[in-house]
Amino acid sequence: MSEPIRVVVTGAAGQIAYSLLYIIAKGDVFGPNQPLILHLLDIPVMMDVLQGVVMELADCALPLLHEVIPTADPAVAFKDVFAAFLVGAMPRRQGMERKDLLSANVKIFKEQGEALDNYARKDVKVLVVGNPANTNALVCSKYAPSLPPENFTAMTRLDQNRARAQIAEKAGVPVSCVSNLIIWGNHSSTQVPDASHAKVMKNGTTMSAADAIQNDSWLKQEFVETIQKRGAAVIAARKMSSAMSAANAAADHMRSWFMGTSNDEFVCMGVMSDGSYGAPKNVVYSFPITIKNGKWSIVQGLKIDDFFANMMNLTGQELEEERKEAFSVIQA
Ligand SMILES: NC(=O)c1ccc[n+]([C@@H]2O[C@H](COP(=O)([O-])OP(=O)(O)OC[C@H]3O[C@@H](n4cnc5c(N)ncnc54)[C@H](O)[C@@H]3O)[C@@H](O)[C@H]2O)c1
Ligand SMILES: O=C(O)C[C@H](O)C(=O)O
Repeated sequence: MSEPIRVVVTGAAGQIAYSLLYIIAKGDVFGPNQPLILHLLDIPVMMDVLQGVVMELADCALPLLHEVIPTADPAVAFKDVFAAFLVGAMPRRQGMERKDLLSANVKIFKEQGEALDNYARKDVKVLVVGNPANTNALVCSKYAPSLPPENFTAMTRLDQNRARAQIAEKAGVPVSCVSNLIIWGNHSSTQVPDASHAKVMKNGTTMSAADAIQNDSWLKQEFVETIQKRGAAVIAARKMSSAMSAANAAADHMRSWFMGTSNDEFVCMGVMSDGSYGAPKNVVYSFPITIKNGKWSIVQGLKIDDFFANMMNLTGQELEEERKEAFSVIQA
């Protein structure tokens, strides 16, 4: 068995972390042969609650979990970490857009970027979950100048999983028969859920989602809106934002990054844009991604029709606006 790796989860006393910590600690992200030391960061007022989480992790008696370090000190939390799940941030309430959280949350990601820069391993893999996730990831990267920008990613895997589930239901197949859904752009209501390149295995044959579903207007309207508004629908029903599915998606994202993607599979992640597909540069934009040996690449050469190209421009513009607002909040 290999040496333990250090993994930090921020917002460790919160609702996403409550599901995520168990998934990580039992080996479902870094594999069944990888021991772990979990660093749990939350704010000072949450330390008593965090002790309860520490007790529960101990009571799970998980063989891979070698040590748990609860702390409110970023210097301790980020020391020598191999992977960072940045979950800790305020969630939105009903009626808010995720970008309404910018002023409350963006400074957290500035401070944590600085802490990662000072204390983490230089190859640390950072996943930002806290909203607005894309712009928080951008800020975090900018405040960690000694770390390569490709170490910073934002979570759109929840949107991709949602899209996959909706396509599977409409096509009447199990979710395992659906792959390669794309989420372009921002994890916001301007995101672009695109099933044009999805593959569906139906009646023993692999076909496009369009052939499997045979309803183009559903694919361009109801499907798109359902995914764009799914987070808000969960909040309206639960009176709290998604947690179990968010934790599952965070685990999926980091597992794909650590283990790689299979041959013709791609996954979606918010990554530093290089301008592919006409996206603005210097924003964290969600693209289809393949991963090999821990390095991600944007899938190139996919054909985009005008309908999706227009939407992709709009979500890119929103990210540029968020970037401007984020840095003015930090500098204020
Ligand atoms: N990207 C996505 O797909 C996605 C999905 C679901 C939720 N989210 C976002 O994830 C975030 C967390 O959601 P939640 O439901 O777990 O919220 P929560 O309120 O249950 O937990 C957040 C935790 O973060 C802690 N925290 C606040 N500031 C911190 C700091 N500076 N350092 C460390 N911890 C800090 C809080 O004390 C709290 O324990 C929210 O911003 C939410 O909108 C994103
Ligand atoms: O919608 C939210 O605010 C939470 C999260 O981003 C989600 O998509 O469920």
